[in-house]
Amino acid sequence: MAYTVKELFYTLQGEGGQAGRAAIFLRFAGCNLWSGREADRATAQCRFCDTDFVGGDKFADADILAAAVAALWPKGGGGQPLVVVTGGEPGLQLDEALIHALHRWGLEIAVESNGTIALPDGIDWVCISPKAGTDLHITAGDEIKLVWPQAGIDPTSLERLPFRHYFLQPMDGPDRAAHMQACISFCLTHPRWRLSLQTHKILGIP
Ligand SMILES: C[S@@+](CC[C@H](N)C(=O)[O-])C[C@H]1O[C@@H](n2cnc3c(N)ncnc32)[C@H](O)[C@@H]1O
Ligand SMILES: Nc1nc2[nH]cc(C(=O)O)c2c(=O)[nH]1
Ligand code: SF4
Ligand SMILES: [Mg+2]
Repeated sequence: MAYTVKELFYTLQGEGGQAGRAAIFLRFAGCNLWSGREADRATAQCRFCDTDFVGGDKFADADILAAAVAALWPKGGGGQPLVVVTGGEPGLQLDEALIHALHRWGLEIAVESNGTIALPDGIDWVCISPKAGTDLHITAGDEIKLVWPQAGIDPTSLERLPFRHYFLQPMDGPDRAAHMQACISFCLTHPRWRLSLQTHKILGIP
């Protein structure tokens, strides 16, 4: 199948349990919770998105896309090559053919998803970031990364789900400073939760 990709880039994973690790980012176009148009933001199911996922380029099949991803890993640098598949919502396009093609290049595969759409088998690191008012279909994985505060979600209600790590990530936007303080207070009073900062924004890297 063909894939629509907003961007491919090599940087450090900025968020969550793998923050600081070099990774290739594969950002798919499109999301099921927002059109990506500012005119629709106020009525979207997810209204705080910090990402442009509209448009992009077509890749005709999984082998062509996987080769383009793998080409971004530095030659001879060592380490385990990692691709972070994100978007937009990667669950709309990521399929087993692409998982297999990326694995054939020796890539470890991490995914950032809103958890509302089934994901294919074979992903090495599943990060789910629940959105208020949506149905969570993926209820297990490696990390929950809840953007917070989010009206309508109580983090403790997610603790029953079998994830290896529980992160709160301050919601970026005009109230970022207050959101940061709320997350700090929450983590101090609920030590199962850890703070995830968007370190790439602090560092000024993609
Ligand atoms: C752009 S989303 C793409 C992946 C997927 N659609 C999702 O929502 O998980 C990547 C990550 O950024 C987080 N994110 C989006 N907007 C944010 C904001 N304003 N502040 C903090 N994190 C945000 C999402 O919750 C998700 O964990
Ligand atoms: N450096 C960096 N780390 C990230 N982790 C998750 C991101 C995303 O947009 O999904 C992201 C991103 O956009 N940049
Ligand atoms: S679900 Fe993810 S990509 Fe879609 S609008 Fe929300 S944060 Fe953005
Ligand atoms: Mg981002």
